[in-house]
Amino acid sequence: MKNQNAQTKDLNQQMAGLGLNPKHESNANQTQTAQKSTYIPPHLRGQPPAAPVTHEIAMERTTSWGGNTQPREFKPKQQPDDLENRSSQLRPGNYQNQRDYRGPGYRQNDRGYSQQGRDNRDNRENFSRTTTWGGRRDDKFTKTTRNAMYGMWANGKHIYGEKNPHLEATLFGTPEEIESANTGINFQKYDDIPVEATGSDVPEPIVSFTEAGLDSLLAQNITLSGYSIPTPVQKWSITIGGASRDMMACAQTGSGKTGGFLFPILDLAFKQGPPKVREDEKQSRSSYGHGKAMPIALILSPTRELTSQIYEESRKFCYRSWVRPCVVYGGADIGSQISQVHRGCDLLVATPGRLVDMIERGIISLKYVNFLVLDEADRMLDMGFEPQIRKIVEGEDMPDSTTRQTLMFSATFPKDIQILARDFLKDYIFLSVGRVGSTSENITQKIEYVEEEDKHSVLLDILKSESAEGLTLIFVETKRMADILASFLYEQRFKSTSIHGDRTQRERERALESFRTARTPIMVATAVAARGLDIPNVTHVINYDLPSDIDDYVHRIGRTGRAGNVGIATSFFNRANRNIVRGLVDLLKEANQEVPGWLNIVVRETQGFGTSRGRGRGRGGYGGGHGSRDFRDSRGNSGSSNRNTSRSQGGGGSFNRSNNSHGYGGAPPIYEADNGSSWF
Ligand SMILES: Nc1ncnc2c1ncn2[C@@H]1O[C@H](COP(=O)(O)OP(=O)(O)OP(=O)(O)O)[C@@H](O)[C@H]1O
Repeated sequence: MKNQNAQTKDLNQQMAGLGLNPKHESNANQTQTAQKSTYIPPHLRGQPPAAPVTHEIAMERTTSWGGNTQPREFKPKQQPDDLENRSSQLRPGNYQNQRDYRGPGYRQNDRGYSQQGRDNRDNRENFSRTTTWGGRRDDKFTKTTRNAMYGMWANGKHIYGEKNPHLEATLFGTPEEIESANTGINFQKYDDIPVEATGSDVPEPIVSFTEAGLDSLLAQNITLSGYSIPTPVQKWSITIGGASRDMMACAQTGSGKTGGFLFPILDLAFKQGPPKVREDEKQSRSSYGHGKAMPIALILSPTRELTSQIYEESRKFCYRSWVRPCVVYGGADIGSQISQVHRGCDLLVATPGRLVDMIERGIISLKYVNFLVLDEADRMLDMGFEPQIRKIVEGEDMPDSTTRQTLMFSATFPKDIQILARDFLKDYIFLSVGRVGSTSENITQKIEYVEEEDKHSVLLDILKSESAEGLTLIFVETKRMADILASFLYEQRFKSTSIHGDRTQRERERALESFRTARTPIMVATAVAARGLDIPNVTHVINYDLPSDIDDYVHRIGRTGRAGNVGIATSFFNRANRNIVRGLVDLLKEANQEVPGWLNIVVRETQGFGTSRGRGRGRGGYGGGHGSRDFRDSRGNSGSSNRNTSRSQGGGGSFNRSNNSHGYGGAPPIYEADNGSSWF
């Protein structure tokens, strides 16, 4: 997020080259050609281009996933000597197939590292001027060897890649951009957040990054990202994860959970290197081709956009290391994803569907997965994803839970999901930062009573009163409604876009990008944008339609007020939403928000209707307050020892809350309900 502007600029330049911006679109001919041939999926943007088809790469392509795209005559004639020399323990990053062919000019530098990559550089540059991968070329990158940029693990040591200022600026942004992105973040506020870790032998949290004893390259990359203080979830997860313990971590939206799982995994990976058995297997098979990719870490997340975002974050922290991050998700060209996987895949970020596809095609093996992360774990284990997760985790070749380390993260962990999650964990620590499923006090929550037929006009009132600064994200329940509302706003001359599951992946990416860059400062979205997306400067979330599950509400409003910043969430409430009213009022109270008087009346009148958390998820043992959130405690499980840390209930927050400041909505009209008793 910190290098948002740099990324945006970079992306805009690429987009301009692709004919995706309006200026370019004015030239119809160019646009047509460019759009047809040069689409670059987001996870490949800002990356160095794939190595041009040198002899070595041609070799890879004739022996991999059955998609033989290169004529055999490109295959280099191998010297018998070369095959023998493959047993070399030198491992330049993951670019192993270049190394395997040692043609004329091969020599080693004083670290025992092949110089051939450097020798081939000139050839590559020449080649890249005539050839592209998907039509893209970046001269700055072609001037840097890929091998030099990436680190490697050699002779039991982590050898860092060379610094690359251009890549650094792309990944992290300029120092000014990083500083401005951090302005306004008040991490001291986090000290008041109640934290609780339950389970056996819970390690102490760290206090600072420096004290954590992190691998020095990881520490450097964290500094480059502009992170100076760990967030509470990071303070705990670094030691819990670092002690190789399984963890179920529940922390408020926007509180740094991505770093919470990346830091301990990368710290261990950077210090320990790749598993020797995997390296031996890679070497032994390299004589007949590179076969399946064998990541050591797998991060699963529910949406394409979130998956892409986690991958971008992992690129920062893996910079110059031996760990090659990689991403696969649906809707994007599978061919280029397969090529990326074959270029190196140590840490894989994936959506479940595309991963299953890749496994079935024989592209990826999970047999060396030491670290498994389920981000948005409650979503991943609910009815929609559970079968795929079980297939990936239990039905393939992944090590079982006693052998691997499993980390689960979310802002919400309903009891039924916690129970299900036990199947994937061993002796885990339950970490809760803030109240389970609670919302951040940085978000001012307003609930307005608005009948269906009034929603359009109330929305217009709000948008007209909005300041020019900041982005507004509007949630609706259906894809159709997203289109209708976006068209309506467009007709009303509001620059808006929409994102939902019926749009193509390319349309989704374009919508997200034009929202991020404020070309369209309003975006209408379905639940597809509800979880995990980290878009800076979203100052207002509007629930045009409230969700039927209170946990979804928590994630949606969490798109604002992130990383210590403040934001506003306005929700339109009417009788269609009465099933979540109790959960909603609980949440408002927990986050020290004002509860409109009329909402309390609705709660009383809906006693016995639905459940407090909505959609059949009772709070069960949670209702008793902070101490009963790990479901094992609510069962009275004596096997776990509790550690309560800061238990402050937090102050009132510094943000000035005023209800109904827009002058719309307000208390519901009193009218007879169906049962004749009152308005609900
Ligand atoms: N230690 C830190 N210092 C400064 N900024 C941080 C730190 N950790 C994370 N951030 C920033 O905070 C923002 C939110 O982080 P992240 O997306 O990981 O939150 P999250 O808890 O996963 O949110 P969600 O529940 O919505 O998925 C990001 O922009 C990230 O760069």
